[in-house]
Amino acid sequence: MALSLSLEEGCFMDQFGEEAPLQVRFNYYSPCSRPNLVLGLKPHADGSGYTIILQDDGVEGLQVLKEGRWVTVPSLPHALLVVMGDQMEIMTNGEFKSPVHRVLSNSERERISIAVFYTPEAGKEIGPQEGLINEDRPKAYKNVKDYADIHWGYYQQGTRAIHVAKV
Ligand SMILES: O=C(O)CCC(=O)C(=O)O
Ligand SMILES: [Fe+2]
Repeated sequence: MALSLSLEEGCFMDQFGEEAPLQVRFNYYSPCSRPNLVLGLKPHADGSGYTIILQDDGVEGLQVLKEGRWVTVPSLPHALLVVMGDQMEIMTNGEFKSPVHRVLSNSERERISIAVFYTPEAGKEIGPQEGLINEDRPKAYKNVKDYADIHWGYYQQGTRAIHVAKV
């Protein structure tokens, strides 16, 4: 990711820190008789650095909000999906976006997914990489620490936390 932005390899890893935790969530979505009324997972953006998702083979449901429209993410066998979280949006000064996503429910089939959240070390300050700040793209995000905790507070209320980090 760093190389794709012409940055020094490992610069994001340095921001995550050597003790950066990986947390796993197993999601189970039972079949739902009224899928048009009930979501599997409400719209949210992840508060992680980034998230790696293994989707159920053959049962779609994950959707990403793109230009105001919900787009279904195909479930490909053996594929891992990498979703940017708010903290990569901050570290890349907005070059990478943390997408709002949700999960639909399914009237016939259960669905399982495994999400691995990679988050900067507790207490470690992160911020936009120097190499991504210039006159054309001034610093758009403040340096923050323990952003994931701030994120959860807003998540409970069904809103995003990213505005807290915006300059
Ligand atoms: O079930 C999925 O495919 C996505 C899960 C998700 O977005 C999450 O756990 O934050
Ligand atoms: Fe998510």
